[in-house]
Amino acid sequence: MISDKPLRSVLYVPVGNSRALTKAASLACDAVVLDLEDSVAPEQKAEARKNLEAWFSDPGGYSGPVVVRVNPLSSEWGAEDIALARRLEPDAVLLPKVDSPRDIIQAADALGDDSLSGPRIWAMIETPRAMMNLGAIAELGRDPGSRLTCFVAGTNDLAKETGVSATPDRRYLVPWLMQIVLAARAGGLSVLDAVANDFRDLGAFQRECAEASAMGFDGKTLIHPSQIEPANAAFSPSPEAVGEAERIVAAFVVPENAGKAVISMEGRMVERLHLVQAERLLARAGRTRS
Ligand SMILES: CC(C)(COP(=O)(O)OP(=O)(O)OC[C@H]1O[C@@H](n2cnc3c(N)ncnc32)[C@H](O)[C@@H]1OP(=O)(O)O)[C@@H](O)C(=O)NCCC(=O)NCCSC(=O)C[C@H](O)C(=O)O
Ligand SMILES: [Mg+2]
Repeated sequence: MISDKPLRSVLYVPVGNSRALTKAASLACDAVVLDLEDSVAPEQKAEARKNLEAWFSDPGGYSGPVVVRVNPLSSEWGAEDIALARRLEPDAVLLPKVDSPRDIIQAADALGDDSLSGPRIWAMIETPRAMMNLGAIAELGRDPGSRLTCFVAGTNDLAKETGVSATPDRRYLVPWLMQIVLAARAGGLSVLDAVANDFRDLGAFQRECAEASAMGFDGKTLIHPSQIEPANAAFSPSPEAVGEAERIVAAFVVPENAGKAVISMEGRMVERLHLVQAERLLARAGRTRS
C-alpha cells in the first residue's frame, strides 16, 4: 500500500512514450510506475528525464499514486535518476536489480537525510542474489527509516539471469514467487506480482491474476491498459468473500458468543484469527469499491 491505498493494478508507463504518458490520466489503474529503466533505450535516457520533469509539472489531470523506476544506482544513469526523483518527490522510487540490503540503504541515503519523509522505496526482486538475500532485504521493512515498503517481482529478469523457462503456467517461477510473498509479509511489506508479457491474451492474464491473488500478492504490475480491469477485478474481494466475512463478524457479536475464542459457524470452526482476517478483508473491500 501507499498509505492505505490499494495496489491491485500498477501500470508501467514508458517515460519515452509521450502518448502513453498522456494516457495515464484516463486510466483506472491504482498506481503508475513511470519507467526510466528497461523501456527507455540508452540513447534516450536524458530525453526521458526531461519528459518526466515535464509530466510532473503537468500530469494532465492524473491524481493517483506515482512511482518512478530509476536505473540501477550502479549504472551510468542511476545517480542522475535518483537525484531527479529526490527533487520531484514521487510517492515511491522503484529500484531495479536490487541485490542486497546495501542497495536499499544507498538509495535511501541518496533520497535525503530525513528518511521518514519523501519517497518510499519499492524494491524489484529480479536477480539471483536478491532471491538469496530475500530475508535480509525484507527485514529492512521493519525500519521505517529504510523507506522500504514494497517488493515487486521481476520474472523477465529472473528468467534471463537463471536460465529458468518462463512457461505460460509459470511452474518453475512459482516457488520463487511464493518466497517473495513470504519474505514481504515477514518484513511488513506490500508485494506485487510480475508483468505478463502477452498482453493480447486476456484469458491467460485473468488466470494469472487469479493465481497471483491466491498466492497472496496485493496486486500485479502491468504493461498495457487492457490489463487494468482484469487486475482490479481479481485483486478485489469477491462478493462471496465479503458475504462470508460479514457473517463471521456478525457471529462474534451475538450475545452467546461474547468472549468466546472459538465458535462453530456453518459447520466449521471459526477462531478469533478468522475474525481478524474477516475484518481486514472488509476494510480492503471498502477501499477497493469503485
Ligand atoms: C507493449 C507495448 C509496446 C504495446 O504498445 P502498442 O502496440 O502501442 O499498444 P496499443 O496500440 O494497443 O496501445 C493502445 C493505447 O494505449 C496506450 N498504451 C499502451 N501501453 C501503455 C502503457 N504502458 N501506459 C499507458 N498507455 C499505454 C498507447 O499509447 C495507445 O494510446 P492511444 O494511441 O492514445 O490510444 C506498450 O504497451 C508498452 O510499451 N508497454 C509498457 C512497456 C514497459 O514499460 N516495459 C517495462 C516494464 S516491464 C519490466 O520491466 C519487467 C520487469 O522488470 C521484469 O524483469 O520482469
Ligand atoms: Mg526487470
